[in-house]
Amino acid sequence: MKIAIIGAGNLGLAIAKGVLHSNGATTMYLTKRNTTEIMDFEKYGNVTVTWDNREAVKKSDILIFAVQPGHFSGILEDILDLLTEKHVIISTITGFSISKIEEIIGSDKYIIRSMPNTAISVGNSMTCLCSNELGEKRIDLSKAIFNRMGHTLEIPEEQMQAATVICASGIAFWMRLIRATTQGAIQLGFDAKEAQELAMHTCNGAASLLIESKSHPEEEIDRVTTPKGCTISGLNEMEHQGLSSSLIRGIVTSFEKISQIRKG
Ligand SMILES: NC(=O)C1=CN([C@@H]2O[C@H](COP(=O)(O)OP(=O)(O)OC[C@H]3O[C@@H](n4cnc5c(N)ncnc54)[C@H](O)[C@@H]3O)[C@@H](O)[C@H]2O)C=CC1
Ligand SMILES: O=C(O)[C@@H]1CCC=N1
Repeated sequence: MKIAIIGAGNLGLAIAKGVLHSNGATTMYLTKRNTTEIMDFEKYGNVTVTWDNREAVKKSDILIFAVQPGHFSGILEDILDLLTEKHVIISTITGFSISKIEEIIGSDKYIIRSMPNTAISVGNSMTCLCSNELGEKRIDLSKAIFNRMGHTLEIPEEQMQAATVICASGIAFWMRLIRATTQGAIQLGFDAKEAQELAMHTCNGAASLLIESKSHPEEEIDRVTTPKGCTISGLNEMEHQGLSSSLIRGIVTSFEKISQIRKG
């Protein structure tokens, strides 16, 4: 697999780490306008770091774009004449529709939209995928690439905006919940390091319970909330303070913000 990551910023580098972590590429190009900070990646023998997107495109088959939405059109226009039937174009760009990509490079290309998250760097991303009509022929290949770095779900393109909030922004939302739990644990007497250890492993355990037992969160909550006990007292107070409501409102606000980004 010859992979190019065009735009080696926060997400692009997370994908690069995931690819390295999973031995997922025979060669990998990482591009960025100023490459100084990421030259270290060349210590992995099969990685080339360059500012030259055209070179990366020529030498690769799988092109993963991870640039800011405002830069994407210009970059596609710049590499358009180099695209051949060997290329699979994978966009992670928020709010940038397949039809907009097709307007620039044509519908006769394999186009995939993917929405991973930064946990891809440790092989644990939730990645949603969809494709253009021709790209359906490469969706299994694309799923295989991302399955090596976590879990995938193919969805209709209309759901991509929602998937961006839940899966990609979701990392930040869960981090804040873990951080708040850590602050609570410190207040209760743990030192900061132990507090975070307790918070993150408990979070991991909660997610694992659902993933492995396939149960509903409320079923698991029922198993924890002893009648008249401390858990239900805390949980009810959190809900009086608007925990679920504030999460849902935050999610909807993020979703609406993407609509503004799409309008440019
Ligand atoms: N950060 C995240 O967790 C996620 C980001 N995304 C999407 O991924 C894209 C990138 O987001 P971030 O990584 O956060 O942004 P970023 O700003 O950290 O990375 C973008 C990178 O593109 C590089 N770049 C700019 N012009 C370029 C060019 N002409 N050629 C090559 N590289 C160029 C920049 O130097 C920068 O390193 C955005 O469209 C975002 O919506 C999607 C899911 C998650
Ligand atoms: O905040 C953003 O706009 C991007 C998309 C999802 C995660 N980061």
